[in-house]
Amino acid sequence: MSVTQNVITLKDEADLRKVLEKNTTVAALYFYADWAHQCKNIGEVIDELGQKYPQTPFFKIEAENFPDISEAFEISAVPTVIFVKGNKALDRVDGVNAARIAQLASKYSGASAGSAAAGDSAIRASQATLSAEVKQDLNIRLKELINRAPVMVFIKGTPSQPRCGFSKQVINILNDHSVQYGYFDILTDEEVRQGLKEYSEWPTYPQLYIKGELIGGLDIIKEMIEGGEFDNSIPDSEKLNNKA
Ligand SMILES: N[C@@H](CCC(=O)N[C@@H](CS)C(=O)NCC(=O)O)C(=O)O
Repeated sequence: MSVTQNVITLKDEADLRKVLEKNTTVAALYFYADWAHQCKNIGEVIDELGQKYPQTPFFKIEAENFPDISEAFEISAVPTVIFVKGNKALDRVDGVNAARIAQLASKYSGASAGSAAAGDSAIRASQATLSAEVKQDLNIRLKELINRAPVMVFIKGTPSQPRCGFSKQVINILNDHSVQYGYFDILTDEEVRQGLKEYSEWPTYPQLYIKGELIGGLDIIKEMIEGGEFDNSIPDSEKLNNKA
């Protein structure tokens, strides 16, 4: 794919400053890292958008090489794309979301809604490849999280400050039954929150896992307690009573 002149890999901060000083142009700042493979596809999307919207300057900024700029734009992860006018951030896309980046590029280029809707095959293809890769990465991460402790609970909030009544009840049950457990607060990570629902085919939280296997949510746990199966399902190593 040929790269147009308006797609600039930043080498010198001054080049960016010149554009930021102009208060009339909307520019897209794409923060990336060479080691983050999910950035590769977004990089291609940026090249494509650069061709499509030649009047918009697109800056590719290697975040770690430009710590001051990255800090000024509060970059905490890559890829991140920020649309700026002057020094003002108008919109940002944190993470891998080619469709949203394309939508905003269209919006700020002044293109009609129709052309945004038409989209580009390359952007769609890139989004598809990206989705597959990202999904694979997410699944690896979810598997690791599920196996982080022999008894692992995914809740809203923390055990000391649950932020949902269902999560609170599960924590109370685990404590009452003297179970040692690990937890993950799904409110801190939307990707995990949505991804785990699909991965485990379980639509709600809390979710309890024992040795990497989904047990279920609060209702299931309550049923297991009524049926006398709950305590038996907890590995001996995780029963605090056994650890005197
Ligand atoms: N009956 C469910 C109750 C759990 C539930 O309904 N959770 C909701 C509200 S906290 C939930 O996680 N919704 C999906 C979400 O918030 O992402 C259970 O047995 O666990």
